[in-house]
Amino acid sequence: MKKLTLKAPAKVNYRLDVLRRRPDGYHDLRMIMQRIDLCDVIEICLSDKPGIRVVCGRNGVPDGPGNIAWRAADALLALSADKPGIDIAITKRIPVAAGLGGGSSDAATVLMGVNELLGLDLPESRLREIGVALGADVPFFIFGRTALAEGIGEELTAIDQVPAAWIVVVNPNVPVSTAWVYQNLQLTGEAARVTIPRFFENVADVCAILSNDLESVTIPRYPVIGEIKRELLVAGALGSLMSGSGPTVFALFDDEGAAVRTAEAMRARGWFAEAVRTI
Ligand SMILES: C[C@@](CO)(OP(=O)(O)O)[C@H](O)COP(=O)(O)OP(=O)(O)OC[C@H]1O[C@@H](n2ccc(N)nc2=O)[C@H](O)[C@@H]1O
Ligand SMILES: Nc1ncnc2c1ncn2[C@@H]1O[C@H](COP(=O)(O)OP(=O)(O)O)[C@@H](O)[C@H]1O
Repeated sequence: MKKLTLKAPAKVNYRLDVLRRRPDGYHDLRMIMQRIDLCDVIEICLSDKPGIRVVCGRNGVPDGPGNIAWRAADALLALSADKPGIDIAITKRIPVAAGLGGGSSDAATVLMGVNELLGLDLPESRLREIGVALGADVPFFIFGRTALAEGIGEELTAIDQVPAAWIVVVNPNVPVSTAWVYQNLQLTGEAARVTIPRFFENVADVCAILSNDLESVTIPRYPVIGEIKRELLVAGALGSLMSGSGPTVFALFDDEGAAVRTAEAMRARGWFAEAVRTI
């Protein structure tokens, strides 16, 4: 039967401004989102045995219908005249509940892969609509370019001029729930008053806009995040910031050697750390 093996990359938020709370409980945002080469691997197979099966085998990530990848496959199967079985195996490399968008990326990858395997031929715009019902960050991973993301994250504009960089991600492995972070955010209204550039010539230009409103909730609860940010700057990073709702911190380097050495030093402290390229 037909089979695909796909990579599902993580993201970091170079910028995350929370503009306002919406009546539906979500928040209007303005984000700059960048994919990085830290990827889960997703195998999707069609099968004669009806039903959807998702196997991940990673602590903290459900197998079966609780997995966002299962829900993505189910949403597309509902639109298909043929109803083959779908087997999905996920090898997790992206830390979980980390602010790196791993679940959203898995779901986006399954939407794109199942669309192809079932020959549905749904356009990107339709996949993004289906994606946002699964999670606010899913459309970004279908979009597949560095983006300005507005609305709840689903209104996407490509950012074409952005430098390649080395990114060190460090995850202190403390549990952070995205919903909890948004619930505890005190809105200042400040974000709506500033404008941010959309062209970035070099890594220094990116570092000049690094800012994340959600740090004000997550860092006081987990001071280790602030400690990691400081350590990365001492190690020679050009900038460092918490990604998404946290707790992962990322730092930008324009030099491979410095990035790789810094990731090694961070692992020696007992944290998950990788040096990767932007995509
Ligand atoms: C913070 C960000 C930044 O990229 O990423 P992560 O830290 O999750 O990676 C996103 O806004 C997270 O997106 P995602 O994780 O897809 O969100 P969802 O599953 O749709 O929502 C989880 C919960 O976050 C809150 N939420 C999410 C997005 C948004 N614009 N406003 C919100 O208030 C809602 O309470 C929702 O119940
Ligand atoms: N395929 C998946 N990968 C990761 N987490 C998943 C997946 N499916 C469901 N989840 C659940 O979603 C929650 C958020 O996970 P994740 O997407 O890694 O967080 P974040 O958006 O902070 O990067 C976790 O608590 C996890 O149990």
